Amino acid sequence: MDSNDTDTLLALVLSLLNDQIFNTDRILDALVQCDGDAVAAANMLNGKQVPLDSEVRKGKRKRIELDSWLKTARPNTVSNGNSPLPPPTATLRPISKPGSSSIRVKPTSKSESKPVDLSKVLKQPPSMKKAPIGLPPLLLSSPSLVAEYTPCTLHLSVLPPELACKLFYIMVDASRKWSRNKWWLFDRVVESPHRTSFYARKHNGVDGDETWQEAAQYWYNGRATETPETFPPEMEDACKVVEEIVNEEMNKRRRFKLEWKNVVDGEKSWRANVAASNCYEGTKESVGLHSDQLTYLGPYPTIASISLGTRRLFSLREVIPAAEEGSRKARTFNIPLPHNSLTIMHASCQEKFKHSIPPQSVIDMYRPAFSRSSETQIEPSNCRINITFRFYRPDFHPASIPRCKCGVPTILRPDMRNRSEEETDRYWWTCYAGAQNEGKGCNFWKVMDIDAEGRGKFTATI
Ligand SMILES: O=C(O)CCC(=O)C(=O)O
Ligand SMILES: [Fe+2]
Repeated sequence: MDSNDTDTLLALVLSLLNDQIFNTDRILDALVQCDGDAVAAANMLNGKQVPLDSEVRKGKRKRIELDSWLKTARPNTVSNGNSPLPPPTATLRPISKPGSSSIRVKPTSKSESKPVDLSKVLKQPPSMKKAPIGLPPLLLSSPSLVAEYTPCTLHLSVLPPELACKLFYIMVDASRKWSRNKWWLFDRVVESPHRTSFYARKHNGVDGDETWQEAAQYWYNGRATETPETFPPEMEDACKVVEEIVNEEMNKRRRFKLEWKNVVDGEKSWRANVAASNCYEGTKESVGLHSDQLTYLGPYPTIASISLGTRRLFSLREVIPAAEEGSRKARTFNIPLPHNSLTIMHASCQEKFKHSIPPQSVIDMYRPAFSRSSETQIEPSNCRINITFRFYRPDFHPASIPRCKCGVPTILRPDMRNRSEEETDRYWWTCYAGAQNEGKGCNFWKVMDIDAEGRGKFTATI
């Protein structure tokens, strides 16, 4: 989970805006384009660095510097689509000094002797792209729609019904002791609008208590914690079912270069070794738009998320690469997650999409199919429990995580906006000390070099 809670970020951007009024979608767009950086998003909206699409929408198309265009214009120039200048619309060549509005250029064709007015030629250059049209949110109400539009799959009624119900009760009871994540954002402490907890799966023969302790600490945004609890037996049972489904799905999918390779008897084999659990009570509890930190997961993780209790919407929104911003807009996909469903965020989801559980104006009460015991009545609940099963990679072991100048483990993030075709090219390690240290961190920033750091190419079995 990410500390950049969207509601907080929205409030922060609003506080930094000049007098203009923007709707929430526009601010979210700016935040997504600035990868969650509130100051950069506010600057962008305040006009310090306005992207082409919003300029066009506001009718403030960037003025073309005639002078510079004329200097660079060459006969038969072909546009690559990235140039801020329009390509010549005909084989034009300037014959007089630019600078006045009545510049004339002479066509190269000898048959046409009458000069044409350059401003007319420039009026609608064909390469000047129209603003991409924003599409309304799409409700993906079936597993096939989810698979078609997103890098996720949805699986319904996955656990034996009694196990799903029992696990719901156990986690709701446990959640009374869970905490709300707290962290520093600039100069203030913010708190996530839901409760969360971190579990380690014991006896996997790989890691000791201290390892899990550090990993758990960073689930809580760097706050020191006790060694996390181990999976309760019902969570262990659920995990086994989830692993089977995940492996079946993974065997149908392509692999990514930087993905962790775990092959058992020639088959891809995914295992969970930790789980994070969240409880959302009522309509308002939520988690803002984020992508999961990759610090211990490494690139291209597969994350399997069980939903229990009240149905909530899971929202996904792509981060459009900078190079494609002029041609397409991000769309929000909303997936209703009923009780006892499994959502798998497959490899590339954290690199391409952000996800959230938005607040809702209404929710249905969940009516458990079984009572807690023979003496108790069935009681409807307004809680949703989520358990995300994750695999913390041995080649991203806590001891191997770079420390920043504050001496604190850094966090790993993908360069979402500059990814190319299928694979994200770059990940970076950044200081995260500020989340707990009154907002004060260092400016440590380092591109991950997977080979130099001795990671990857890892084939292991657990
Ligand atoms: O509750 C959910 O389904 C999502 C939780 C989540 O995004 C997270 O824990 O990182
Ligand atoms: Fe998440």
